Amino acid sequence: MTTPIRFELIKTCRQTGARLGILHTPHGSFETPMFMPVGTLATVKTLSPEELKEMGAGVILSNTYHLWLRPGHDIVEEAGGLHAFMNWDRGILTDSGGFQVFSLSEFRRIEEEGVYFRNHLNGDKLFLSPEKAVEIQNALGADIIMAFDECPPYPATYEYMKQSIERTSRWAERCLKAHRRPNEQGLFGIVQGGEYEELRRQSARDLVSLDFPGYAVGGLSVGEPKEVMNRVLEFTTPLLPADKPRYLMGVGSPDSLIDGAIRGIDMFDCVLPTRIGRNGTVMTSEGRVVIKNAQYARDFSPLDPNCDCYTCRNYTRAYIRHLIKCDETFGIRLTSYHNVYFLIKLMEQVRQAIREDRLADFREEFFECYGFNKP
Ligand SMILES: CC1(C)O[C@@H]2[C@@H](CO[C@@]3(CNc4nc5cc6c(=O)[nH]c(N)nc6cc5[nH]4)OC(C)(C)O[C@@H]23)O1
Repeated sequence: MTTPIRFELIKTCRQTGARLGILHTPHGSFETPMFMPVGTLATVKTLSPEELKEMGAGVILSNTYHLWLRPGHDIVEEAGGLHAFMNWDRGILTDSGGFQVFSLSEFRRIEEEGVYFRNHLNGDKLFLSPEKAVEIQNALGADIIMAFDECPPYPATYEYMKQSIERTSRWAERCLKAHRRPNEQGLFGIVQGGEYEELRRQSARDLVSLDFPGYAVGGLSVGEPKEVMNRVLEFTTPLLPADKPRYLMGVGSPDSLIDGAIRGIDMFDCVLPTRIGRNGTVMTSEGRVVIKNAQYARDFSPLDPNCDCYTCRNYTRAYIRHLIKCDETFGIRLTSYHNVYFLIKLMEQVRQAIREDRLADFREEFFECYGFNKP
């Protein structure tokens, strides 16, 4: 079988152990560590594919659960798959829907065969199984698809977590068997186990024995403290094959991206930049700016003086504050554009720091500017 996803390890940072790599996909090759903008409903909210390309986005996310409900994976398949449907010719990754069932839906019941729950839009009864989740992702046609897993709530007892990861491992095997397009779409396994080292080891062992083309670390960015996330990464990433991509799901903020890269993560995704952008909060090299604050009413400087993005080259804080206050759509386009650009450029700086074996120094400088170190 020719795997459609290949990870090329370029070098390891001598200061931190972070990896510089290239993720090869059927829709292009992209440097890692990388940030992947999230386009849940087949659009990265308010941004066009051309804008995403000009800022350097390589792989974007879409979501199985949401697209299954609207417009339906059959319509996307009829359109020729997600790349044709949304006019995006670079990489696409779809999450399997498992997490959305747990994070969005009421009244869910988990059984060996799958999960019974209700459609969060109209209350209809629904059922998702490993086989159904892979069938939907095969129809959507993303380059990378995710195994159907259970992401238990945080915190969860050791006993619950042990039952859960053993079922998630059985589900992962069922996903591999159900996968109809292994030569075109790389199926990634998702390691679970919460904050329990023994369970993370067991989950990783099970999944690595199934030889996936890539692995995600799931069950994080679900409300746990950052120290817990960092500790879990410290004992989980070394369990994963060094020649395969490692994807930390749902992360994240600038500090978490840097700390995740230092702990051996290659791929990140998060709704953060577009989600906070829509309420007028922007990430800048000097920390977060809440643009609606009155202090910016007569501030004719760019959102971020150190940013060269379209928003920062052409518009002022005063103007963007005005648009956001007036609910003008152009306002959230400008903030979303800047925030996605900011994280994509942050990862470029991280990759450059790895090339120069100085990612720990870069972390120090960035945290100082951004204000993470300040009490
Ligand atoms: C950080 C931020 C802003 O991201 C928001 C909100 C709450 O956290 C997020 C992001 N965290 C997140 N952890 C995940 C874990 C898994 C997982 O274990 N399995 C599978 N299949 N998919 C996952 C997707 C994940 N997303 O999750 C939702 C609820 C999607 O909104 C996101 O806070």
